[in-house]
Amino acid sequence: MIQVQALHKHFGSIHAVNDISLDIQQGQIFGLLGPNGAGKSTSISIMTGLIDCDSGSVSLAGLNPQSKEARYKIGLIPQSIALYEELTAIDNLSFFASLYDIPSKDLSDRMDWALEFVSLQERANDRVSGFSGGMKRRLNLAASLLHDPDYIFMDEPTAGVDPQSRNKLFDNVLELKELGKTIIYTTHYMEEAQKLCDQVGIIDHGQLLALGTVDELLKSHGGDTQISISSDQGIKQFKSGDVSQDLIQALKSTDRVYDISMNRPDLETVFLNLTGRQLRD
Ligand SMILES: Nc1ncnc2c1ncn2[C@@H]1O[C@H](COP(=O)(O)OP(=O)(O)OP(=O)(O)O)[C@@H](O)[C@H]1O
Repeated sequence: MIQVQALHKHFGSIHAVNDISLDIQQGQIFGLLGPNGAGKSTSISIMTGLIDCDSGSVSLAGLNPQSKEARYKIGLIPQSIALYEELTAIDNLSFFASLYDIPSKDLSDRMDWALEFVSLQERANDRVSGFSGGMKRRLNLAASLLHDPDYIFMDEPTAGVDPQSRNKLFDNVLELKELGKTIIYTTHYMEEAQKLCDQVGIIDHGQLLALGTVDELLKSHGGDTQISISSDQGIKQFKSGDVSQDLIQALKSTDRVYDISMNRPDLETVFLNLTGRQLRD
């Protein structure tokens, strides 16, 4: 379990993380959803022990994330690709493995497993400089898994990734969950949070605005489903709660219906209702 309590971090006058508290359960895919500059990467950097917080605390399975013991439990796929372009895929993995004292008898098996996991086994001996953005991201994922970490932090893993690699990454995230891993996934794409995450924290201006399952967030902050009827009487809108009589009346008084559409709330609506802004402003 990861416990984050009353975390604060400033960069000069910017309050990048403002009083964030979270409990992330073992084996969950936890999503941090928020626009650019919301404080996702800073939160992850503190949770993985890369930077200090000003105040607050993080406990990762009871460990300080900056301890050596915790470092072996953490796998991080950073927002910017971290690979040596002139090295082959396998040489990159070899370098990353050397940072984690992986026993030499296991090394080759671990690297084979990781390459196969991200479907890059056939590119093992190719230089990374020839890889697409999506392949590089997948290799970064493979590199972060070599030491078999329990907690995998993925910071905007689909940035600059083609649709095929994106789908492969989604499959990988779900497979990692099945292997019992805990995944912390940041994104500004509400579709990704909605599709993958067991729990979602919505973050903006360094603050955690809401936390829950997607269904809970839709229920508490999504509002009603809107039904629009476009007819020769113009466009009429109904909330899902008051459909019955009014809707039937509207349909009866109409000679010609051009279109009926339903607008269900999604996490974009939740964000809009919480902040008054679009997620992707
Ligand atoms: N090293 C730094 N020095 C100064 N300001 C920083 C630093 N790192 C982050 N910030 C600022 O802190 C705020 C939060 O940034 P952060 O990178 O955590 O956001 P984010 O949600 O990850 O967004 P993005 O996806 O754009 O990285 C932003 O205003 C950012 O400009």
